[in-house]
Amino acid sequence: MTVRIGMIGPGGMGRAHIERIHSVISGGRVVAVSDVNADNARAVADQISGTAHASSQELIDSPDVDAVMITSHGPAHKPDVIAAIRAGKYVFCEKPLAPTADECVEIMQAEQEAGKKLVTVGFMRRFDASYREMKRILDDGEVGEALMVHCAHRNPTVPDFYTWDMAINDTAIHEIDTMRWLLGEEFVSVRVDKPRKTSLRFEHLQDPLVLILTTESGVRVDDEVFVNCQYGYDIQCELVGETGVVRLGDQELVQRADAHGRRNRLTMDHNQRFGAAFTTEVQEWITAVANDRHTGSTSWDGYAAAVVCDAGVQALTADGEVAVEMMPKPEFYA
Ligand SMILES: NC(=O)c1ccc[n+]([C@@H]2O[C@H](COP(=O)([O-])OP(=O)(O)OC[C@H]3O[C@@H](n4cnc5c(N)ncnc54)[C@H](O)[C@@H]3O)[C@@H](O)[C@H]2O)c1
Ligand SMILES: O[C@H]1[C@H](O)[C@@H](O)[C@H](O)[C@@H](O)[C@H]1O
Repeated sequence: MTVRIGMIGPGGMGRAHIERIHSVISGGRVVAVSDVNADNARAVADQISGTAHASSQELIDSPDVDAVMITSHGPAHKPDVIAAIRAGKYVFCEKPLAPTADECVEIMQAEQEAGKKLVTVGFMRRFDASYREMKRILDDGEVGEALMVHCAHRNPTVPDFYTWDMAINDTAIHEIDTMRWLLGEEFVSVRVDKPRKTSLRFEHLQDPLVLILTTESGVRVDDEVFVNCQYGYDIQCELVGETGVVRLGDQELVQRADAHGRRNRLTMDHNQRFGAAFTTEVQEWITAVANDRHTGSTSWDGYAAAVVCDAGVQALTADGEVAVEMMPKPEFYA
């Protein structure tokens, strides 16, 4: 069976997903698209010999669409995720599930009313081979109990629609989700430190910033978010345990040595750095949909990350620590 996918918002991320679905991934095909930018929808539909729908709802309701991928901007996600749930269709939604926890609660309510887990959130780092090896080392007790994690999330630059809160709910959300998964526990508080700002940022941004997060057991996670670092897409992670340290390796498989020194090429964007992780993530989703199964991060994971982001956004505009107030996990997501 080929899973016929309808994609809402085929911009940069969506087109990259189409490319991998139609080249390296098996079992699926993007057959329909919709976009608030109708010209974009038409252009992508022509490229894939598919259908351009006039609205998200029309695409979701189409009998030719088995499952839905949402790759529009975060603030647009919620109504389309809920419409896909109500249509009984599996839906893969790029992160963030929604920019605020309240919106994620509405999605969880709709999913529980449907009585079936249908939503997968695109937290692709969980599929990255290096992060998975870090998790195996931690889970096998090879560095003892985790005490601290030092993260850095650097982008060369960001687009002009990137708002001040996105440093937390669009960028740091990756570390927030990955650390919940790596450490297997929730965060209880967050603080934001605000260093000297780079002159190369948009005026409205605090860039860089450092999130200081604390988990239930007291593990301290710091996350440097620097989205106008100019030089590369640089993702760092070092976990300090009781008996050892484990850190993400270099991004490239080869290291060059010559008269200029010993060095690696740096990746410049998420598709280069996490290309293999995206492929595994989307392949697993398509295979699961074909077998009428849920896979990957749930709406609960989308909610849990959003609660921490809400507290982080609050901490960005305040001084001091903000508590993370998370609802009890519904049995449905156990
Ligand atoms: N996992 C990752 O590392 C990663 C990387 C990049 C982007 N993303 C996520 O993917 C999503 C899209 O990001 P992007 O960089 O591709 O943005 P983009 O601007 O390139 O594309 C977004 C597309 O959505 C369309 N759109 C906006 N609002 C819409 C609506 N209400 N209905 C239908 N279409 C709508 C836009 O016209 C555009 O074509 C975001 O949620 C972003 O956080 C994730
Ligand atoms: O939407 C993008 C994407 O999630 C990237 O992986 C991240 O590095 C960027 O900061 C973010 O804006």
